This record gives sequence, C-alpha cells and structure tokens, in this order.
Amino acid sequence: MLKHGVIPVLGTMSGTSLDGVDAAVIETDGVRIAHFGEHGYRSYSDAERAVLRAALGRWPGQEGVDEAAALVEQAHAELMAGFNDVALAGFHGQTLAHEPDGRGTHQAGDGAVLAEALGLPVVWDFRSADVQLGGQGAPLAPAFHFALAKWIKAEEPLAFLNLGGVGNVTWVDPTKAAPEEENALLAFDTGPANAPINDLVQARLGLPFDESGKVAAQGEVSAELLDRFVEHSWFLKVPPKSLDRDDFAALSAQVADLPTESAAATLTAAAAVAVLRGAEFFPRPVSRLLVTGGGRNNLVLMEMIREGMGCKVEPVEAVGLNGDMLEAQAFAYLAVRVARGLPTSFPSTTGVAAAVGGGEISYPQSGEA
Ligand SMILES: Nc1ncnc2c1ncn2[C@@H]1O[C@H](COP(=O)(O)OP(=O)(O)OP(=O)(O)O)[C@@H](O)[C@H]1O
Ligand SMILES: CC(=O)N[C@H]1[C@@H]2OC[C@@H](O2)[C@@H](O)[C@@H]1O[C@H](C)C(=O)O
Repeated sequence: MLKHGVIPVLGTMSGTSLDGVDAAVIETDGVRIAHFGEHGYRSYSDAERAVLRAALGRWPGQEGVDEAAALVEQAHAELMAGFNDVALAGFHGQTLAHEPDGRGTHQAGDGAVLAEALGLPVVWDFRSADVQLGGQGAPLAPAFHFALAKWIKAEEPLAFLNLGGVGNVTWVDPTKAAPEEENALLAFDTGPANAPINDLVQARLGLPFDESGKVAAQGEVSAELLDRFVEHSWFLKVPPKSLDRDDFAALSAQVADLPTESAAATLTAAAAVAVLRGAEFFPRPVSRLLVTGGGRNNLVLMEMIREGMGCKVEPVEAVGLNGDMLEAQAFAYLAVRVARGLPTSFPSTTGVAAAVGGGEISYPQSGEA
C-alpha cells in the first residue's frame, strides 16, 4: 500500500506534438502541491517519430499500433529509470486516436509493462473511464491547474492555457475550496495550436517547428481563410469539448496555395483566434492568462493572443512554474489522486456525468511499493 500524506511521484507525458517524452517529479498528497522536484526529457528520433506518426488515428489491434506501443514503453522506461526515490509513477502514454463521441480514446503504451520494468506502481489509462461515463476524456490537467492556482496563492479568477499540438484552457476560481466545487473550474480544448504549424514548416522547410514564430512573422494572415476557419461549428459548441490532433486537417489543406510565410502566419492566427473564441466562454473575466506548453515560445502567437485578451498574458514562468514540464507534473499529481480514490475529472472539465477518478494502477509482480 502507498503511504498516506505527501509522497514523491514521477509523472510523464508524450504529447500530440510527437517531439518526445517529458518526465517530472512532484511531492503531493493529491490535493496540495508540496514541492516540485527533478525533471527530464527524452526526444524521439526521426525514425521513432515516423513510427508514431504512421500509427496516428489507429486503434488497438490495427497495423502499426503494437510497434508504436512498444516504442512508447521503451522510450518511457529509458527516461523513467533515471529517477530514484519515487513512490509512484503516472504514465499518460501517447494519444494515437481520440473520438470521445465515437470509438473512444486510445493512448499507446501499457502501464503494466512499465511497472514491471521500473519496479514501481504505475497509474495509467487516465482517460478511458471518463469517456465511458460520457465525458470527453480530456483535458485532464484542470485538477492540477486548480492546485497550481492555490500554490501561487491566486485570489481572482485566472486561466491556464496549454499551447501544445492542440490547445487547451482551464478557467479557475481560486476562491473555491476544491476542484469538485460548483463553478470552481471550466476547461476545454481551444482548437489546433502547434500541430498544423509544425506540419507546415516540416513539409515546406524541413524544420520541426517555427522557432519563436520567425516564419509566421514574415507572412501575412489571410483574412479570408481566417474568417472561414472561425465559421467552423467547433466554435459554437459549448464547452467542455475536446479535439483529436488532426481534427482541423482541412485548415492545413486550405493554406496549401499560400506562400510558406503567409501559410504559417495564417495557421498561427488560427491558433490565436481559437483561444480568443474559447475565452468568450469563461464564466467571468480573468485577471491573467498563464501560458504553458511549447507554444508559449512562439512570440507571434503570444502577441496575437495578448492583443485580443485584454488581460495579462504571460508564460507560466512568470509565477515560478516550468512550462515545459507542467503536463508531466499534472500526470504525477493525477496519479496520486487516482491512488487515493480522488476524482480526476468533473462535469465542468470533461462533461462527464459526475466526478470520476480515471486510471488503472499496475503493480510490479515482484512486490508492492
Ligand atoms: N522556441 C519555440 N518557438 C516556437 N514554437 C516552439 C518553440 N519550442 C517549442 N515550440 C512548439 O511547441 C511544441 C511542443 O509543445 P509541447 O511539448 O507543449 O506539446 P505537446 O505536449 O507535445 O502537445 P499537447 O499538449 O498537445 O499534448 C513544438 O512541437 C513546437 O511546435
Ligand atoms: C486526448 C489527448 O491526449 N488530449 C490532449 C491533447 O493535448 C492538449 C489537448 O489535446 C488536451 O486535451 C490533452 O492533453 C492535456 C495534457 C490534458 O489532458 O489536460
């Protein structure tokens, strides 16, 4: 059995950008954050990324999925083996397909394999239970965002924005006592963020991403395509709502005839407008928008969001957090919540019928921690 009270836990995330695996330790009792610990990163090689990319949109049993899962497990085992003195691990896996209103949600990688390899109890498959109970299965970081709002001693409503492959935002009222309290949280995916920009500059320039937004900065936004983008029914959908990585593939097709710089500018503007449209759903205005995820380094994207928001828009580093590790930390936090029987998602964060603690715990066969 796990000890009560605050424990050191290792969380991992392999996000939709397919860049690599983040791992981070936090100390928590599943409610309060006591300490942020060590962290690490393992990038995927080009060959590994190609295997993952080929498996996108696929479900267990389909071609290429076993190979992708074995690769995800191996990459995580290598990175996680470097961390000592942790009592528990949270393993998100790699989302290959996400259709919460259809076939479900699919994260590649088996937590039981990692539990055995690492000799640690591992919490995994965080999203399935939520989807089975009618939720979107995403975003799940909001419970952690609530704890972070307490940790930074926020006193007014604020929002956390994650600019990963896909964007997601959490509105938090930090005056509430717990995340399950009514009107404490509202969370949802905003729309495409870095994934379409990455795909564009990879295909046209052989670059993994548009560093600092330099390519977009040299282009012109197509107002016509942007207008067409915001007419998408996604923006009328009342949150909670979630997306798969390539749900906006049509947008990428539409910029195909633009010069690269203007295509990048248009995709960047689309990511920003998606955030601004999302913010219209906030129950009350926010005092600040704290931005995490790799997109916070895209200066053009950040400026476009800042212009439209009418509040402070800052990287989470402004409050002493690490925007490269926040999601890995989130899955460490969520792992402890699962182990303690606390809920990880709520009607206002995933649309699930009632608060639910998703996630399965696998123990190493050789004994319990
Ligand atoms: N210096 C930079 N300039 C511009 N963009 C950057 C920079 N650094 C990272 N990014 C973008 O951020 C992406 C990585 O972000 P992150 O690791 O937050 O995504 P993820 O966790 O894979 O995605 P998700 O949150 O959707 O699961 C890169 O693929 C790139 O598009
Ligand atoms: C299905 C899935 O993996 N969704 C991811 C993805 O990446 C960003 C956005 O889409 C968010 O919904 C989620 O990840 C974050 C970590 C979350 O669950 O909070």
